[in-house]
Amino acid sequence: MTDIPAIEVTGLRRSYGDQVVLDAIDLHVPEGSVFSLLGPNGAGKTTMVRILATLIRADAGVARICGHDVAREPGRVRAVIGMTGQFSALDDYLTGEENLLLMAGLNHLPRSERRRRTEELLDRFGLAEAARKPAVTYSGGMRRRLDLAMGLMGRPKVIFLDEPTTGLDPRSRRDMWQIVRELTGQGVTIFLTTQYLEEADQLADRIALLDHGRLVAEGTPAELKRLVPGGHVELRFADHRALAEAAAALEMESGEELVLRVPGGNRTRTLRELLGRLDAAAVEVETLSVHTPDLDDVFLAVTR
Ligand SMILES: Nc1ncnc2c1ncn2[C@@H]1O[C@H](COP(=O)(O)OP(=O)(O)OP(=O)(O)O)[C@@H](O)[C@H]1O
Repeated sequence: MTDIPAIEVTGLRRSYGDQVVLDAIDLHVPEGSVFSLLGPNGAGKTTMVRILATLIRADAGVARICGHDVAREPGRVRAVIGMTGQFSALDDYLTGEENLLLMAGLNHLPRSERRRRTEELLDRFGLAEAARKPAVTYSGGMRRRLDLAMGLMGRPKVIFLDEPTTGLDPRSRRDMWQIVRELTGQGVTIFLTTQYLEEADQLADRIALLDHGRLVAEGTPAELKRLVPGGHVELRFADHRALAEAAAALEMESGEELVLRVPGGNRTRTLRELLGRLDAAAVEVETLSVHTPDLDDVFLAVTR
C-alpha cells in the first residue's frame, strides 16, 4: 500500500460541442477500495471512464491514476489499468483460452508465463471446462467472467468495471459480486459504473452520484442514505386524471408512469398529513406503499 491515491481527479471538464458532459468533477479514490459512479443513462459515466483510461482527453482539469497524469503519461496509466464492459477486448470467435492468450501477448507477458497465467485465470473464474469453446457459445455470466479475467491479465492496479452485471440473472450477478470482493481483498482498486443502486450499495466503499455531468452527492452508502432519513411513499393511480390531481395537491411534477414517489413519510405524522392533502383534494389513490430509505431515495432526493 502507498499513500498515493489510486484515482485523483480535480476540476475535470469535458464538452461535446455546446453540451457540457462533465462539469468540474473532483474525485479521490484510495488504493484497494471500490468506488462506484452511479448515474442514469447519459449522465456522463462512460465519458468519465474514457478520460481516466486515456481514450479521450478532458478539456480542463487533472486526472491521475496511481500518480500518473492521464494526459501527460498515458502509457504509464495504461500499464496499471484494466478495462472491461463496453471497452472489452473479448473476441466472440476465439475460445476463452485463446482470448486470454491473446491478452497475455498484448500485455507482453513472457512466453513461458502466458499459458500458466491463462490457466490460472480460467480456473479462478470457473471457465476451465469451457476453455476450448468459442466465447460466442458462453452464457452472459461466463462472458462477463471471461471479460474480467482478460482485464486482469496484466495484473492491473486499477480496474474499470463498466456495468458488470447489466442483463445478468441474480445468480450470475451474485457470482460477479463475489469476484469483485475477492479482488479488493488483494488490493486492486475498482472503479465501477452502474445503473443499479443495489450493486453500488453491495460493493462500493464510496459512491458518487452523477447527474447531467455534475456530481450531485458523494459518500459511503450509509452517508448517502442518511441524506434521506424518511424513505418514500409510493402512490399508484388508476388513471392520468387522478395522477394529475394528486400531483397538483402535493405540488409535485408527474411523469408518464401512474406513480408518484413522495420523499419522507415513514413517520405516521407525515403519512397522515400526506393522506389528508389527498383527501382534501378528493383524489383516489389505487395503492400506497411505504419504503424505508435506500439509495433510490437518495437519487430521488438529489436529482430533482
Ligand atoms: N462522441 C460523442 N459526441 C457527442 N456527444 C457525446 C459523445 N459521447 C457522449 N456524448 C454525450 O455525452 C453525454 C454523456 O454520455 P455518456 O455516454 O458519458 O453517459 P453515460 O452516463 O455513460 O450513459 P450510459 O449509461 O447510457 O452509457 C450524453 O448526452 C451523450 O449523448
